[in-house]
Amino acid sequence: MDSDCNGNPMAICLGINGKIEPINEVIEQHQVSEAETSHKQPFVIGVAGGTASGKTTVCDMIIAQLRDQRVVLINQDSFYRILSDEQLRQVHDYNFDHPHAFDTEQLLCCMEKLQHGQAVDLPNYDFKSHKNYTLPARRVNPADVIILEGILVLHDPHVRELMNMKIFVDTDADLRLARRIRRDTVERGRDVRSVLDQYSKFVKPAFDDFILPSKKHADIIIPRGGDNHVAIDLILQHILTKLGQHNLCKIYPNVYVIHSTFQIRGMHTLIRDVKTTKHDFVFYADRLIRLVVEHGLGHLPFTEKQVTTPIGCIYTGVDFCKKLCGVSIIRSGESMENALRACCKGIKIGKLLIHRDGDNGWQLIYEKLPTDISARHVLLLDPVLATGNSAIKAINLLLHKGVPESHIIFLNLISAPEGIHAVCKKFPRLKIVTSEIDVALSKEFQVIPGMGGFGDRYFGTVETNNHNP
Ligand SMILES: Nc1nc2c(ncn2[C@@H]2O[C@H](COP(=O)(O)OP(=O)(O)OP(=O)(O)O)[C@@H](O)[C@H]2O)c(=O)[nH]1
Ligand SMILES: O=P(O)(O)OC[C@H]1O[C@H](OP(=O)(O)OP(=O)(O)O)[C@H](O)[C@@H]1O
Repeated sequence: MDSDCNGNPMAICLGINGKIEPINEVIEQHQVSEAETSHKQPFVIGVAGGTASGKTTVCDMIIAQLRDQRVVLINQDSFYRILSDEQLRQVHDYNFDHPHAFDTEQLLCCMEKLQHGQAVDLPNYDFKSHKNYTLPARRVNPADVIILEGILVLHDPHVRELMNMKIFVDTDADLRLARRIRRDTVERGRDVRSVLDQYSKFVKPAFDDFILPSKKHADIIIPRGGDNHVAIDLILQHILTKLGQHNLCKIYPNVYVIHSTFQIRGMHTLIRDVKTTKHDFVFYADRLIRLVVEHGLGHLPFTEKQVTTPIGCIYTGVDFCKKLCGVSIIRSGESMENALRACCKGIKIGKLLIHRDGDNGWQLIYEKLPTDISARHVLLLDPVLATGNSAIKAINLLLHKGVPESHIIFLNLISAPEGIHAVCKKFPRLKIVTSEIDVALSKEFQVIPGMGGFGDRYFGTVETNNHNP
């Protein structure tokens, strides 16, 4: 029987994958997203490259500069398979560079545990004895950043799927061989001849067959490894941005949460407070909507434009995207129309009425859209994304009308993780701009903590303010 990463027997160990699920299985999405969002997901970086390319140096530099974050380094070497006595006797004929030399299932299992907030004990591989059980195991605790380093970490698709950032360290082959000879003779107790034999028999062929082809999966290729300070600085900036983001923005790069400030938190505090009067609710909801609309407009394409200033100087700027329109989902979405009109003078705004039809899903009751909508970028307006069912219905209609998915920007005030999963899995190319992502959906599909029935509070259709939708 297989064993898990702590040596305990186990039946099966699978990696996480981004399988697309049917959109109407609301309850199942619910479970998936709760698991994915209740625990803070670590940012996983894969660092691959040929032998002695400088992977360790790159990792050390990243770790040194992420000192305020909890970072762990996992070496693929820890997952070398245990050699049988026969293999040990014939160790010069053993191919340590082939993907089969690694126990990838065990690696996946350890990664999955770390991603779920559990500590793991990793074998410490001894390059001199070719064994991974002579040295004491290394306890690795869950962290904000996991760096997975090794010659073949970009080879296996299941391992790649775990990664938020894939790096390939690309160093000249001559330099790598020179380093390898020095390292293996000095640190790993080998003679030059055996190093060269191993290199020509296994290391180079495996590089050509498995490592180099995995380079195409990298997001970033670093020439010259650790000497490339500019590349490492850029990588660090990206990691720090991602660490500051909501988990779902790491999973779905097309989800944007407007930058939170105390002003924005203050406005949210007011619109979420059951005691807030209708007048104040409208005032602060309008302020937030305006911010979301401005942010959303920032995702439209632009063209460069030069103008002459009153003192005769040239200013090089940009021209706004011309072909756009709004589409509001009646009725709450209509609350966002004024903000859009205030930002885009004379913009056309279409409308959709979508209604829950018993347990059978959502039904389109009414639509009025610009006739040339397929040629426009569409700002879809609805302040609340709960299950995502009404948004999906609306987006499907827009696609049916010929609007390209990448031309749709869905603007809302609050999103439930369940709605984000549902919309993003089905439409990975549209953008969602929101001001806050809430914790979850209740069994009754209310956003938690939410702000109650937005439409009722905004349009004043309930007597009291302690109503839930
Ligand atoms: N001879 C021998 N080679 C081994 C053994 N175990 C691993 N290797 C070699 O170790 C190499 C993997 O280590 P590298 O990627 O070179 O090491 P690294 O320190 O992470 O490399 P950089 O940080 O990029 O310099 C593979 O090319 C294997 O050929 C062993 O037991 N015997
Ligand atoms: O993501 P979903 O689960 O589809 O839920 C979101 C929908 O619910 C709210 O509308 P509501 O039904 O309260 O109607 P209203 O806008 O008329 O108040 C909201 O404005 C969305 O349209």
